[in-house]
Amino acid sequence: MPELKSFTREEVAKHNIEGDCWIIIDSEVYNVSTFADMHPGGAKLLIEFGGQDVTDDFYGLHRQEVLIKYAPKLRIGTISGEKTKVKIAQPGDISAVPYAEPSYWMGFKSPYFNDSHTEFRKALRNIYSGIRAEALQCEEAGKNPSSEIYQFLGSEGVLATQIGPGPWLKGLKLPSGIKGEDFDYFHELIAHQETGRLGAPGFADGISSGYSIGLPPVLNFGTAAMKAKVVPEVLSGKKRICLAITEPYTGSDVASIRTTAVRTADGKHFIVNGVKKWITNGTFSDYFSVAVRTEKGITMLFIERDDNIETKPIKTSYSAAAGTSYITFENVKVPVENILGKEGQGFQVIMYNFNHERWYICGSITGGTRDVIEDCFKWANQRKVFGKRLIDQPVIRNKLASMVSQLEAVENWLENITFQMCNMSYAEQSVKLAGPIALLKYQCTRVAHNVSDDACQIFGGRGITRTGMGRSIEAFQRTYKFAAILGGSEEIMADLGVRQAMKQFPKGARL
Ligand code: HEM
Repeated sequence: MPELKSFTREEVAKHNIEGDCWIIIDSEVYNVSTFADMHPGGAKLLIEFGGQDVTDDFYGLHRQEVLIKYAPKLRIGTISGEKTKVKIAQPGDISAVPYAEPSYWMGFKSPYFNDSHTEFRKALRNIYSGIRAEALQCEEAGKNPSSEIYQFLGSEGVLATQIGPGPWLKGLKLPSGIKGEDFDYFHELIAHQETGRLGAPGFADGISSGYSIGLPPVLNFGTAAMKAKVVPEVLSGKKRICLAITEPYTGSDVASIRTTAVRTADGKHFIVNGVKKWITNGTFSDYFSVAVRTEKGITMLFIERDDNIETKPIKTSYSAAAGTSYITFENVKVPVENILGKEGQGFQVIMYNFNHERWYICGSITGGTRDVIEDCFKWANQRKVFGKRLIDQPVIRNKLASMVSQLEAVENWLENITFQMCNMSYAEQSVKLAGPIALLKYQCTRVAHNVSDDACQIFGGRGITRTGMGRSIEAFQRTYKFAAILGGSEEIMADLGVRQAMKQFPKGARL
């Protein structure tokens, strides 16, 4: 890194030609003489601005991460007697931008959160900051998260934070050092929100969406031997597991699956044949929790990868980093001890985790939505058009008002539901929460839809460009629909919510 010196503005102004070009950004001096030829925005532009203070122009065209990346190579000094005004975000920072955080982190009182949640959020955000560059690269290149990243997240305890509180957390190292027994659903909510804020949706699914739904059937219905082997392997990041239910013929209609499992003559194995589609993390999973049809009906099986299982990538609208796959099982031999729960009762196993899955989707999509809103506030504040900032235009303020009020409404409902989960037995949750969680998921993804649309209008062309200022907005638009379909489509969620409510309709009630 060049040694930092102190310069006057007059001195900097002299370096304004090709081959000797300095600029000032936020009272710091950058020597862009050799960088100019590599500048993606063009060399001429930089030279034209040589010797000048380009702070506003720079922030009107670049994300702060550009400066963070290039400063170590290009920054040569500071302007004497001046102090920087722009805050450079540090890993783990809680943002002070309006509505960039849930209200507790914006200074509101909360009956739900305490310091342990704040420490946990900061620690997790810090860990994610460290892998963001690689996450964005994987997202763009469609590369699966590496086993090094997986094992790093396992060793930091991040993987263990997305499958709910439970005895499996005891003794594990978790982010911020929180003890497994103190970990509650509010910590888990934070984990899903922070993963949703990574800004790399395909990669985020690559590191979370397989095991967080694939492991619970093993946790809750596997044999003791299976759990003792598989759970530590998966939570440490050494092995990967996914949930394989959906088929080309059937999406939300689980009862129609066609994959078969036929017992061998000696009764010791099943032979599995069939195909599964849209299986997140399937391309790189070692283990599969699979819904099959046996002579007794729908059954869940734990299956280890072998040569008779083929997993092909599906090109989705987000990134191949999620490992979304088309899976073919051809005469796969599976020991009967690998039944999860009871034969013929696979539907109960599938249903057991559905509320949790839908709730966690609400967490990750509200995290992503909030990230979009933060970018919109920052952009509206720094972008100047027609001689004023975007935020000075009433039409832009109106869009922000609409976005914020919709997100805050679902966030508050989400916190309320999370509180119920912390305080209800599993049986009580099943009766009381299935409907509200379904309606909440429906509303969270409707809000994401509206926010995505408004954000794109605020960012204009940048909102449909994969790199640069609007990259998160562009990525969100391509990917929020995943949340609106996975775990039960919006239509099914809305319908389920009302049907569940009608189960409790008092017989004597009349208008
Ligand atoms: C330290 C100084 C600078 C560095 C390291 C830098 C770096 C970059 C990088 C990496 C990009 C492409 C990334 C992206 O898409 O956001 C870019 C784009 C661009 N830069 Fe710079 N830049 C600097 C200064 C400037 C200045 C002073 C101007 C002119 C006022 C400028 C104008 C542009 C333009 C017009 C683009 C294209 C933006 C777009 O596609 O919307 N840059 N710059």
